[in-house]
Amino acid sequence: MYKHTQESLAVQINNVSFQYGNQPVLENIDLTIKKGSFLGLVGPNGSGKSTLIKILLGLKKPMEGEVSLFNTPLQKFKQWEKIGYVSQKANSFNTGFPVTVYEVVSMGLYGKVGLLRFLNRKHKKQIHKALQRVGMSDFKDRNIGELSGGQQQRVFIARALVSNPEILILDEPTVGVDSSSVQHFYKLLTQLNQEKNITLLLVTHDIGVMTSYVSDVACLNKTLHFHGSSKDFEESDLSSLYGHDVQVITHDHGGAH
Ligand SMILES: Nc1ncnc2c1ncn2[C@@H]1O[C@H](COP(=O)(O)OP(=O)(O)OP(=O)(O)O)[C@@H](O)[C@H]1O
Repeated sequence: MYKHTQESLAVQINNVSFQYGNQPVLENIDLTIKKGSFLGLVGPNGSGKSTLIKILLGLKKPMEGEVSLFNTPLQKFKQWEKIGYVSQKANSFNTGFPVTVYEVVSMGLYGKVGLLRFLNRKHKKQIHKALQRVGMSDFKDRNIGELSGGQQQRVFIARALVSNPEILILDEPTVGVDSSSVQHFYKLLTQLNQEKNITLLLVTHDIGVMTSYVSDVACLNKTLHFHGSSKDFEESDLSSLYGHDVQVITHDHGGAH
Protein backbone atom coordinates (compact mmCIF):
# COMPACT_ATOMS: atom_id res chain seq x y z
CA MET A 1 0.00 0.00 0.00
CA TYR A 2 1.11 3.54 -0.75
CA LYS A 3 2.09 6.35 1.54
CA HIS A 4 1.70 9.83 0.11
CA THR A 5 1.88 13.43 1.07
CA GLN A 6 -1.64 14.87 0.94
CA GLU A 7 -0.74 17.32 -1.88
CA SER A 8 0.08 14.53 -4.30
CA LEU A 9 -3.40 13.00 -4.14
CA ALA A 10 -6.22 13.58 -6.59
CA VAL A 11 -8.61 11.26 -4.74
CA GLN A 12 -8.63 10.00 -1.18
CA ILE A 13 -11.24 7.50 -0.06
CA ASN A 14 -11.17 6.64 3.64
CA ASN A 15 -13.07 3.73 5.10
CA VAL A 16 -16.08 4.17 2.82
CA SER A 17 -19.09 1.84 3.16
CA PHE A 18 -22.32 1.95 1.18
CA GLN A 19 -25.53 -0.08 0.96
CA TYR A 20 -28.69 -0.03 -1.15
CA GLY A 21 -31.46 -0.74 1.39
CA ASN A 22 -30.17 -3.75 3.33
CA GLN A 23 -27.70 -4.83 0.65
CA PRO A 24 -24.10 -3.91 1.47
CA VAL A 25 -22.31 -2.98 -1.76
CA LEU A 26 -19.07 -1.39 -0.53
CA GLU A 27 -17.32 -2.20 2.73
CA ASN A 28 -14.49 -0.24 4.33
CA ILE A 29 -12.90 0.98 1.14
CA ASP A 30 -9.56 2.78 1.45
CA LEU A 31 -8.27 3.96 -1.89
CA THR A 32 -6.01 6.77 -2.98
CA ILE A 33 -5.28 8.01 -6.48
CA LYS A 34 -2.02 9.88 -6.94
CA LYS A 35 -2.00 12.95 -9.17
CA GLY A 36 -0.63 11.97 -12.57
CA SER A 37 -1.33 8.24 -12.15
CA PHE A 38 -3.44 5.99 -14.37
CA LEU A 39 -5.55 3.67 -12.21
CA GLY A 40 -7.47 0.72 -13.64
CA LEU A 41 -10.40 -0.32 -11.42
CA VAL A 42 -11.55 -3.88 -12.09
CA GLY A 43 -14.10 -6.20 -10.52
CA PRO A 44 -16.87 -8.65 -11.48
CA ASN A 45 -20.39 -7.56 -12.41
CA GLY A 46 -22.16 -6.03 -9.44
CA SER A 47 -18.95 -5.59 -7.43
CA GLY A 48 -19.67 -1.94 -6.67
CA LYS A 49 -17.46 -0.16 -9.23
CA SER A 50 -20.14 2.19 -10.58
CA THR A 51 -21.40 2.86 -7.08
CA LEU A 52 -17.92 3.90 -6.01
CA ILE A 53 -17.73 6.26 -9.01
CA LYS A 54 -21.12 7.74 -8.10
CA ILE A 55 -19.83 8.38 -4.59
CA LEU A 56 -16.73 10.11 -6.02
CA LEU A 57 -18.94 12.30 -8.19
CA GLY A 58 -21.06 13.26 -5.19
CA LEU A 59 -24.16 11.51 -6.60
CA LYS A 60 -24.41 9.02 -3.70
CA LYS A 61 -23.58 9.69 -0.09
CA PRO A 62 -21.62 6.96 1.73
CA MET A 63 -23.13 5.61 4.98
CA GLU A 64 -19.68 5.69 6.49
CA GLY A 65 -16.27 7.13 5.67
CA GLU A 66 -14.92 10.15 3.87
CA VAL A 67 -13.94 11.18 0.37
CA SER A 68 -11.65 14.05 -0.61
CA LEU A 69 -11.00 15.36 -4.09
CA PHE A 70 -7.81 17.38 -4.52
CA ASN A 71 -7.50 17.61 -0.74
CA THR A 72 -10.98 19.04 -0.25
CA PRO A 73 -13.68 17.01 1.53
CA LEU A 74 -16.41 16.15 -0.98
CA GLN A 75 -19.04 18.15 0.97
CA LYS A 76 -17.00 21.31 0.37
CA PHE A 77 -15.69 20.52 -3.10
CA LYS A 78 -16.85 22.99 -5.77
CA GLN A 79 -14.25 22.80 -8.51
CA TRP A 80 -16.16 20.30 -10.62
CA GLU A 81 -14.48 21.54 -13.80
CA LYS A 82 -11.42 19.65 -12.52
CA ILE A 83 -13.34 16.40 -12.90
CA GLY A 84 -14.08 14.96 -16.35
CA TYR A 85 -16.49 12.02 -16.58
CA VAL A 86 -17.26 9.65 -19.45
CA SER A 87 -20.15 7.33 -18.63
CA GLN A 88 -20.82 3.73 -19.55
CA LYS A 89 -23.68 4.62 -21.87
CA ALA A 90 -21.89 7.42 -23.66
CA ASN A 91 -21.65 5.68 -27.03
CA SER A 92 -25.27 4.72 -27.57
CA PHE A 93 -26.50 7.35 -30.02
CA ASN A 94 -28.67 6.14 -32.88
CA THR A 95 -27.93 6.92 -36.47
CA GLY A 96 -29.52 10.21 -37.39
CA PHE A 97 -29.52 11.66 -33.86
CA PRO A 98 -29.69 15.34 -34.79
CA VAL A 99 -26.67 16.74 -33.02
CA THR A 100 -23.23 17.37 -34.45
CA VAL A 101 -19.87 16.33 -33.01
CA TYR A 102 -19.09 20.01 -32.39
CA GLU A 103 -22.34 20.45 -30.45
CA VAL A 104 -21.71 17.35 -28.34
CA VAL A 105 -18.27 18.66 -27.33
CA SER A 106 -19.68 22.14 -26.62
CA MET A 107 -22.04 20.51 -24.09
CA GLY A 108 -18.98 19.97 -21.90
CA LEU A 109 -18.93 23.75 -21.39
CA TYR A 110 -22.59 24.24 -20.50
CA GLY A 111 -21.86 24.02 -16.82
CA LYS A 112 -19.65 27.06 -17.32
CA VAL A 113 -21.41 29.15 -19.92
CA GLY A 114 -25.06 28.22 -19.35
CA LEU A 115 -27.31 26.62 -21.92
CA LEU A 116 -28.67 29.78 -23.52
CA ARG A 117 -25.51 31.83 -23.76
CA PHE A 118 -23.48 32.08 -26.91
CA LEU A 119 -20.06 30.51 -26.98
CA ASN A 120 -17.32 33.12 -27.09
CA ARG A 121 -14.07 32.89 -29.03
CA LYS A 122 -12.21 31.34 -26.08
CA HIS A 123 -14.83 28.60 -25.75
CA LYS A 124 -14.68 27.85 -29.47
CA LYS A 125 -10.91 27.54 -29.23
CA GLN A 126 -11.28 25.12 -26.30
CA ILE A 127 -13.71 23.00 -28.33
CA HIS A 128 -11.34 22.86 -31.31
CA LYS A 129 -8.42 21.98 -29.04
CA ALA A 130 -10.37 19.14 -27.40
CA LEU A 131 -11.39 17.76 -30.82
CA GLN A 132 -7.81 17.99 -31.98
CA ARG A 133 -6.53 16.12 -28.93
CA VAL A 134 -8.71 13.13 -29.72
CA GLY A 135 -8.07 13.32 -33.48
CA MET A 136 -11.69 14.13 -34.41
CA SER A 137 -11.39 17.67 -35.87
CA ASP A 138 -12.28 16.50 -39.37
CA PHE A 139 -15.59 15.11 -38.08
CA LYS A 140 -16.80 18.24 -36.30
CA ASP A 141 -19.82 18.83 -38.55
CA ARG A 142 -20.93 15.20 -38.74
CA ASN A 143 -23.94 13.89 -36.87
CA ILE A 144 -22.80 11.98 -33.80
CA GLY A 145 -25.07 9.04 -34.67
CA GLU A 146 -23.28 8.48 -37.99
CA LEU A 147 -19.95 7.70 -36.31
CA SER A 148 -18.61 4.31 -35.25
CA GLY A 149 -18.62 3.34 -31.57
CA GLY A 150 -14.89 4.07 -31.33
CA GLN A 151 -15.25 7.50 -32.94
CA GLN A 152 -18.18 8.37 -30.69
CA GLN A 153 -16.08 7.37 -27.74
CA ARG A 154 -13.37 9.87 -28.78
CA VAL A 155 -16.00 12.61 -29.07
CA PHE A 156 -17.22 11.91 -25.55
CA ILE A 157 -13.68 12.10 -24.29
CA ALA A 158 -13.35 15.47 -26.06
CA ARG A 159 -16.54 16.60 -24.31
CA ALA A 160 -15.02 15.63 -20.96
CA LEU A 161 -11.70 17.32 -21.87
CA VAL A 162 -13.15 20.63 -22.98
CA SER A 163 -13.12 22.16 -19.50
CA ASN A 164 -9.47 21.10 -18.99
CA PRO A 165 -10.07 18.58 -16.19
CA GLU A 166 -7.24 17.39 -13.97
CA ILE A 167 -8.75 13.94 -13.60
CA LEU A 168 -10.75 11.95 -16.12
CA ILE A 169 -13.07 9.24 -14.80
CA LEU A 170 -14.17 6.68 -17.39
CA ASP A 171 -16.80 4.06 -16.54
CA GLU A 172 -16.45 1.04 -18.87
CA PRO A 173 -15.87 3.20 -21.91
CA THR A 174 -14.98 0.38 -24.31
CA VAL A 175 -18.29 -1.50 -24.13
CA GLY A 176 -19.51 -1.89 -27.73
CA VAL A 177 -16.26 -0.64 -29.23
CA ASP A 178 -14.39 -2.90 -31.69
CA SER A 179 -10.97 -4.23 -30.71
CA SER A 180 -8.83 -2.10 -33.03
CA SER A 181 -10.58 1.04 -31.74
CA VAL A 182 -9.93 -0.20 -28.21
CA GLN A 183 -6.17 -0.20 -28.92
CA HIS A 184 -6.37 3.37 -30.25
CA PHE A 185 -8.45 4.34 -27.29
CA TYR A 186 -5.83 3.07 -24.81
CA LYS A 187 -3.09 4.87 -26.73
CA LEU A 188 -5.10 8.10 -26.53
CA LEU A 189 -5.54 7.64 -22.77
CA THR A 190 -1.80 6.98 -22.36
CA GLN A 191 -1.03 10.21 -24.25
CA LEU A 192 -3.44 12.26 -22.14
CA ASN A 193 -1.86 10.79 -19.03
CA GLN A 194 1.80 11.08 -19.98
CA GLU A 195 1.82 14.21 -22.15
CA LYS A 196 -0.96 16.28 -20.57
CA ASN A 197 -0.47 14.88 -17.08
CA ILE A 198 -4.18 14.16 -16.66
CA THR A 199 -4.90 11.70 -13.85
CA LEU A 200 -7.02 8.80 -15.09
CA LEU A 201 -9.45 6.47 -13.36
CA LEU A 202 -10.64 3.78 -15.73
CA VAL A 203 -13.34 1.29 -14.74
CA THR A 204 -13.10 -1.74 -17.00
CA HIS A 205 -13.67 -5.44 -17.51
CA ASP A 206 -10.83 -5.44 -19.98
CA ILE A 207 -8.20 -6.84 -17.61
CA GLY A 208 -5.68 -8.18 -20.12
CA VAL A 209 -5.39 -5.00 -22.16
CA MET A 210 -5.74 -2.64 -19.26
CA THR A 211 -2.81 -3.97 -17.19
CA SER A 212 -0.28 -3.18 -19.91
CA TYR A 213 -1.26 0.51 -20.00
CA VAL A 214 -2.16 1.57 -16.45
CA SER A 215 0.31 2.51 -13.72
CA ASP A 216 -1.85 1.18 -10.88
CA VAL A 217 -4.56 -1.41 -10.41
CA ALA A 218 -7.40 -1.65 -7.89
CA CYS A 219 -9.54 -4.82 -7.67
CA LEU A 220 -12.94 -4.41 -6.09
CA ASN A 221 -15.55 -6.89 -4.98
CA LYS A 222 -17.43 -5.19 -2.17
CA THR A 223 -14.05 -4.83 -0.42
CA LEU A 224 -10.77 -3.86 -2.03
CA HIS A 225 -8.79 -7.02 -2.85
CA PHE A 226 -5.71 -5.44 -4.37
CA HIS A 227 -4.42 -1.92 -4.77
CA GLY A 228 -0.95 -1.24 -6.00
CA SER A 229 1.37 -0.83 -8.94
CA SER A 230 0.39 -2.70 -12.11
CA LYS A 231 3.89 -4.22 -12.00
CA ASP A 232 3.03 -5.98 -8.75
CA PHE A 233 -0.36 -7.16 -9.99
CA GLU A 234 -0.58 -10.91 -10.63
CA GLU A 235 -3.16 -13.32 -11.96
CA SER A 236 -3.50 -14.81 -8.49
CA ASP A 237 -4.91 -11.48 -7.33
CA LEU A 238 -7.79 -12.02 -9.73
CA SER A 239 -8.58 -15.59 -8.71
CA SER A 240 -9.40 -14.41 -5.21
CA LEU A 241 -11.53 -11.65 -6.72
CA TYR A 242 -13.54 -13.69 -9.18
CA GLY A 243 -13.54 -16.88 -7.10
CA HIS A 244 -12.05 -19.04 -9.87
CA ASP A 245 -8.99 -19.17 -12.08
CA VAL A 246 -8.81 -16.29 -14.47
CA GLN A 247 -6.44 -16.33 -17.38
CA VAL A 248 -5.01 -12.93 -18.12
CA ILE A 249 -4.19 -12.68 -21.79
CA THR A 250 -1.05 -10.65 -22.22
CA HIS A 251 -1.14 -8.44 -25.29
CA ASP A 252 1.91 -7.07 -27.04
CA HIS A 253 1.43 -3.34 -27.51
CA GLY A 254 4.82 -2.62 -29.04
CA GLY A 255 6.21 -0.92 -25.96
CA ALA A 256 3.29 1.39 -25.23
CA HIS A 257 4.52 1.83 -21.66
N1 LIG B 1 -30.00 2.06 -7.64
C1 LIG B 1 -29.81 0.85 -7.13
N2 LIG B 1 -30.70 0.34 -6.25
C2 LIG B 1 -30.51 -0.87 -5.70
N3 LIG B 1 -29.45 -1.67 -5.96
C3 LIG B 1 -28.52 -1.21 -6.83
C4 LIG B 1 -28.67 0.08 -7.45
N4 LIG B 1 -27.60 0.26 -8.27
C5 LIG B 1 -26.84 -0.85 -8.15
N5 LIG B 1 -27.38 -1.73 -7.30
C6 LIG B 1 -26.81 -3.03 -6.90
O1 LIG B 1 -25.58 -2.78 -6.23
C7 LIG B 1 -24.59 -3.73 -6.60
C8 LIG B 1 -23.38 -3.00 -7.18
O2 LIG B 1 -23.74 -2.37 -8.39
P1 LIG B 1 -22.72 -1.52 -9.26
O3 LIG B 1 -23.47 -1.01 -10.43
O4 LIG B 1 -22.03 -0.54 -8.40
O5 LIG B 1 -21.67 -2.64 -9.70
P2 LIG B 1 -20.62 -2.66 -10.89
O6 LIG B 1 -19.38 -3.27 -10.34
O7 LIG B 1 -20.50 -1.30 -11.49
O8 LIG B 1 -21.31 -3.65 -11.92
P3 LIG B 1 -21.15 -3.81 -13.51
O9 LIG B 1 -19.74 -4.21 -13.78
O10 LIG B 1 -22.12 -4.90 -13.83
O11 LIG B 1 -21.53 -2.48 -14.12
C9 LIG B 1 -25.27 -4.67 -7.58
O12 LIG B 1 -25.70 -5.80 -6.85
C10 LIG B 1 -26.47 -3.88 -8.08
O13 LIG B 1 -27.52 -4.74 -8.44
